[in-house]
Amino acid sequence: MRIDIVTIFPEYLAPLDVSLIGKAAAAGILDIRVHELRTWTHDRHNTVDDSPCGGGPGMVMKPEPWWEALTGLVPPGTEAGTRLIVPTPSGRPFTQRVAEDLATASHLVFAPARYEGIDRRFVEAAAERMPVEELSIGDYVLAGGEVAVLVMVEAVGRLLPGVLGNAESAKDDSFGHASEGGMAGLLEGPVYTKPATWDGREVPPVLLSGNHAVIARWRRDEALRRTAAMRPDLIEGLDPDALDKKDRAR
Ligand SMILES: CC(C)N1CCN(Cc2ccc(Cn3ccc4ccc(-c5n[nH]c(N)c5C#N)cc43)cc2)CC1
Repeated sequence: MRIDIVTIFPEYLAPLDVSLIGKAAAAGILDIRVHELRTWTHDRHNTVDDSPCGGGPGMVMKPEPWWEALTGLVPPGTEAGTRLIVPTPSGRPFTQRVAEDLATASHLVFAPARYEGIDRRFVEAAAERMPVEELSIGDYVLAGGEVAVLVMVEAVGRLLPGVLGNAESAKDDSFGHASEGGMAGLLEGPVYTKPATWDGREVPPVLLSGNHAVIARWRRDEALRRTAAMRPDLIEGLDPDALDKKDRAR
């Protein structure tokens, strides 16, 4: 998957060079390219913003540099397989299901804005050339879209074949599709490691029993318990078929 990110703060995307996503890029699974928006300005001050039409606080990002950037990165006639992602507080919620959908694309272009956002005409013009997703990562206000791009690239990238090792498969992700017997659709329960006793607190003996069936049942019970406590909305949304007979008996 090729990922292009256009921003006035390229350094904000440095975390994509490390860890999981950095390794995927080094392995060639991801081709991540970060671009400075001002590359596509032509005035002495490399202007990317102007005052809002109709008045109001702040500044609005001009459509021209964004349009030139998009056209330069996705020349007319080469849009097949490309989707434009615009992070915005007024966007559709970015969820695991959206991440799974975006993971099917061959090319994602991210347009993280600053100020009050981008002139609406950019999104309208882009939507005539390729699918445009206006997405929000949550109900809180950020100062720009770069943090959202970091979130989305990690959530999408980890779903691509070869990015997660077999041991860390995404198949049982929380928020993923609930599947019979799997943990998908539920929150993770508690996790433990050595020592068996720490601070006078013991690891639940079942986890030291070696009985994998009993351990799996215990983990599912704990996941259900935590989900019911922290996110009852997810329980309501579970596909009834994803709950096995013992779950229903709880
Ligand atoms: C009346 C007047 C004082 N109000 C002023 C605040 N306006 C809303 C407003 C608020 C902040 C920003 C800053 N910003 C610029 C680009 C950008 C991209 C994403 C996000 C963003 N925030 N939260 C998320 N979950 C996001 C995502 N994804 C924020 C961004 C832009 C716009 C509403 C009008």
